[in-house]
Amino acid sequence: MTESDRPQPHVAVPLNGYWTEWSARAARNAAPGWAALVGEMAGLQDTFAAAAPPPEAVAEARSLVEQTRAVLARHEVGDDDQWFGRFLPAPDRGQTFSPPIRLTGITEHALAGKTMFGRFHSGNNSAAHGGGIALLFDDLFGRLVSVGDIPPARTASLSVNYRSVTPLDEPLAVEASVAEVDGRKLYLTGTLRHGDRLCADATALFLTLRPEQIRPAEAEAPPG
Ligand SMILES: CCCCCCCC(=O)SCCNC(=O)CCNC(=O)[C@H](O)C(C)(C)COP(=O)(O)OP(=O)(O)OC[C@H]1O[C@@H](n2cnc3c(N)ncnc32)[C@H](O)[C@@H]1OP(=O)(O)O
Repeated sequence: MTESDRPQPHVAVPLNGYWTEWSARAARNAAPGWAALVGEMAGLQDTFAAAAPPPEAVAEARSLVEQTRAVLARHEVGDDDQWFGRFLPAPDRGQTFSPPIRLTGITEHALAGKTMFGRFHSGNNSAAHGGGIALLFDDLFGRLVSVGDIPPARTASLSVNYRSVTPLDEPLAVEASVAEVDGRKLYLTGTLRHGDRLCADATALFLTLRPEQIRPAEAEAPPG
């Protein structure tokens, strides 16, 4: 999957207060070019998974990756100050763990979007890995409970039904909705489709967190 194949920017995301703060903190502090670096890293994962290079190319690539790690390791920070994964308004959330999701519609209780698995998430036989699909659903549900007035919530359980093979490098449609709210319990459902074909569906229980379970974003690290 090339960079131009990746899902492009999506609808505005009306984040809840918790993610508004964490996303604003990351956006305030992130160096110019960070978003492009995330895209390069995601592209690297797919390119790496798809490559069968000769020895000299292996040696060259390894050396370049070692150099990149050394550059980034000089700037390691604690979890509060990391930027990775904190850009909730962006399709990739500023992370390379799960595939970008370009949201096409969103309300407080439902969202729809487009996504695509590249070679990095390959299981075998040109199909997406089942664990990658579970990851996609967890991320999708995580985004759903991050909008509107829903308090911060965590996955308590997640169940995935694999209905048919999920292809790689093909546009896929996702939908998720809140089926029921029972106190702190949010019962969620979601689907993953390739065209008219249902690839997988999932249900999840998310629990909104008690105040003592929430870590706010306001504690800024001292400058310098
Ligand atoms: C876009 C943003 C980024 C993407 C994020 C994606 C979301 C994630 O991946 S979150 C990370 C993965 N999840 C976790 O790490 C969660 C780990 N577990 C926990 O933190 C806790 O167990 C937690 C918060 C879920 C629940 O603990 P706690 O708040 O103490 O709840 P607890 O009092 O035990 O249970 C509350 C109710 O839920 C029920 N419950 C709890 N867990 C489950 C479960 N797995 N299945 C069914 N019911 C459950 C309890 O039975 C209880 O029911 P009732 O009130 O009727 O007696």
